[in-house]
Amino acid sequence: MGKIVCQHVSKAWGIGTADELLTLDDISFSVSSGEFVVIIGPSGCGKSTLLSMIAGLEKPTSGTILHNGEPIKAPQSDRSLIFQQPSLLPWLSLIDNVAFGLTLKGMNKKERYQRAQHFLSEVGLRNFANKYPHQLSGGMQQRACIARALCLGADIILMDEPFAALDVQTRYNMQKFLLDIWEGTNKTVIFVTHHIDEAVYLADRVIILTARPGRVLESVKINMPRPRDVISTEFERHRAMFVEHLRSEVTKAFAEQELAEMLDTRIK
Ligand SMILES: Nc1ncnc2c1ncn2[C@@H]1O[C@H](COP(=O)(O)OP(=O)(O)OP(=O)(O)O)[C@@H](O)[C@H]1O
Repeated sequence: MGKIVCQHVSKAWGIGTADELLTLDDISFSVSSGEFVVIIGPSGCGKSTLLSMIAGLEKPTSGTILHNGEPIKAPQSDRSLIFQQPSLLPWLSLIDNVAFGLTLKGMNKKERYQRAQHFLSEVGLRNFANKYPHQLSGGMQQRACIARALCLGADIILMDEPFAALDVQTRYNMQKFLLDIWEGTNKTVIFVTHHIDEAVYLADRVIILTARPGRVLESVKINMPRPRDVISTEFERHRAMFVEHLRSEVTKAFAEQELAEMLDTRIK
């Protein structure tokens, strides 16, 4: 059984209004325990919407998403969503940010701090526990978000373009760092990106969505050993295949948009 299973999932916004918009259409796929899946697709095809539904923040219009065989109905601490902008509370120190959710789990202060300190050490921030978010770089803040997810006991980490706001060097470091954490903890990761190289570098499998409404165009396993050689023929072959798929989807999306605008102008 898959860790996460999407069964014929569709999502429309504004149902019954003039702005009704079908964003995702009949999405089915399964993610195994410990798998690293990357989702790519043209802008607006519903990647973030899909992650929000897996997180339990939004509900599908039709279809079902299962976590360990149970339908997802609401957010849970064992599924953690990490965004492009680090979502730390600015008025709390790092250790308090990381320990924050543990209060709700009824853990006493000593246990909370011990656990938070352990995960801050895991992500290389042991000496920054008493700093505030604004005193850290973007990459360090994202590492703290990962520490918080691990500390809360997430076994599925959902990442929505988490490194998009970082400079290139930090992005590469964070990719390596994330793979180390993933290999060391055997978490299941579902990761959205616009960067093809990032997808090829990180993924066990890449799911490509079509232009809106997003459907599964391809699901491609990447069997290259890690760390991946970004100048190898195999890396280039995957990169070229994904670029080709995305190009044709983006071209379709533009053609549809132009047609819609043309019809709109004629109607007016
Ligand atoms: N809460 C919402 N209410 C109404 N429409 C929404 C909502 N959230 C997203 N949408 C619409 O759904 C579509 C898909 O958005 P989404 O952010 O999921 O796409 P995406 O593939 O992640 O895009 P990008 O790659 O540009 O981040 C967009 O047209 C967006 O405007």
